[in-house]
Amino acid sequence: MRYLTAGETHGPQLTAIVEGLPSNMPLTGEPINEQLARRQKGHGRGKRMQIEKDTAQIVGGVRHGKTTGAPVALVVENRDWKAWTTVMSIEDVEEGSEGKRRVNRPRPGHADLNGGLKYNQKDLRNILERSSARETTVRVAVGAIARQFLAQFGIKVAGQVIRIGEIEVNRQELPIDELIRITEESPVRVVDKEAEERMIAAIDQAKAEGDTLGGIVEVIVEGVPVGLGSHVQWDRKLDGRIAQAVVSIQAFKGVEFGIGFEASERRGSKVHDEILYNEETGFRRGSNRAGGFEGGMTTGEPIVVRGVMKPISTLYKPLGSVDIDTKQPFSAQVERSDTCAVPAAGVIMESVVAWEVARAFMEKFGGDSMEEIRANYDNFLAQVRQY
Ligand SMILES: Cc1cc2nc3c(=O)[nH]c(=O)nc-3n(C[C@H](O)[C@H](O)[C@H](O)COP(=O)(O)O)c2cc1C
Ligand SMILES: C=C(O[C@@H]1CC(C(=O)O)=C[C@@H](OP(=O)(O)O)[C@H]1O)C(=O)O
Repeated sequence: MRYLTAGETHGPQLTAIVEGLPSNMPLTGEPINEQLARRQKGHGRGKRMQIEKDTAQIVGGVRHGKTTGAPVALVVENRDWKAWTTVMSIEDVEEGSEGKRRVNRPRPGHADLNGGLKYNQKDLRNILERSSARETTVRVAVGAIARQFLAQFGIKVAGQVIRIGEIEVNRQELPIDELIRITEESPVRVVDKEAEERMIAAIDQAKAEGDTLGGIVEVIVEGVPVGLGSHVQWDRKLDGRIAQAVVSIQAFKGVEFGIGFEASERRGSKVHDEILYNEETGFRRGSNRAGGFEGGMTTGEPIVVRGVMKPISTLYKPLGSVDIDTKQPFSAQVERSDTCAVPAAGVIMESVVAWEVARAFMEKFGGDSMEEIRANYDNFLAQVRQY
């Protein structure tokens, strides 16, 4: 399975084409729109999220609520496009022209300067239009399809914010449905109410000071069978693929599985998960410090993966930068922006992880219809039980 996205943040729409989905999979717009709505929430976002009301239109690959096996095409419109029609339609702009028409002042931390140099663009809008995290609307829509696929096999994906700026949550072990319910009610997607209050205050304070905040998000996938991914080739290791998908999210700079970086401080005896067996459950682990992976393959324990998001780079009190026309330093060009998008990024991370797990699932049990996949899956589970 694969997908591509296209579209600009201030253009008419974002588009995704998803190739390789099996036929006879139930697929409707409603669960996709639920995920899109989740992505729009979260304390700390800017004015843009009040303008948009993201909904996906399925424009190919589905009939009567089920996939046909043809590519699924999705479209999400940008409501804000109306306000940008003129700006986006300007083709030739003179070097040195100021204002909204042209962006000539690159923001440290964004893609502006690298992209301008690489693609030889003197209007940095031609870079920021595509580097913008607006693109993640359709990635979340694609992830929602992956979730619908995984749900057919009892696999659930959830996420929570672990840190915003200096504030970390007090961790609690919760059943996945409980985790989903509580985090949905929280404006910063945490379970810990005390941390929630302090996070909201920290975001408000950063905003008042013209600054921004990043954080850490954790995603959990429950119900995965043993043996997704493979040890035999570097690009088949599923933990590696998930890491790539997570770091591909705008502003994500790090990833860890299970106890992650903490493993460097511990002895092996306090890192590895003991192997247990009983007739009823088969092979199990005594703990899940590995976060669900050994040798690039799932162990059958939940996948636990965390991603680090840096603070938003557009600052109302900007850092030093250089005008690409005059080559002179400048001190201010303020674009509308978010202060903190970690809660929204959590939904994006859930989506890209769901996609990678669904893709690996299809590689292992793949067939052209859901019936064929189900038979392959059941067959493998029987084989594992008899092992
Ligand atoms: C949900 C979300 C919202 C974002 N909002 C903004 C924003 O309002 N302003 C901004 O400068 N960057 C924002 N970013 C981050 C930039 O898109 C990102 O830093 C930029 O594309 C450069 O890529 P890099 O940080 O991965 O190197 C956002 C990222 C995410 C995931
Ligand atoms: C539009 C979204 O996020 C945008 C991501 C973004 C960036 O630079 O990444 C910059 C902002 O865009 P604008 O300049 O239009 O306000 C965010 O609002 C979205 O998440 O749907």
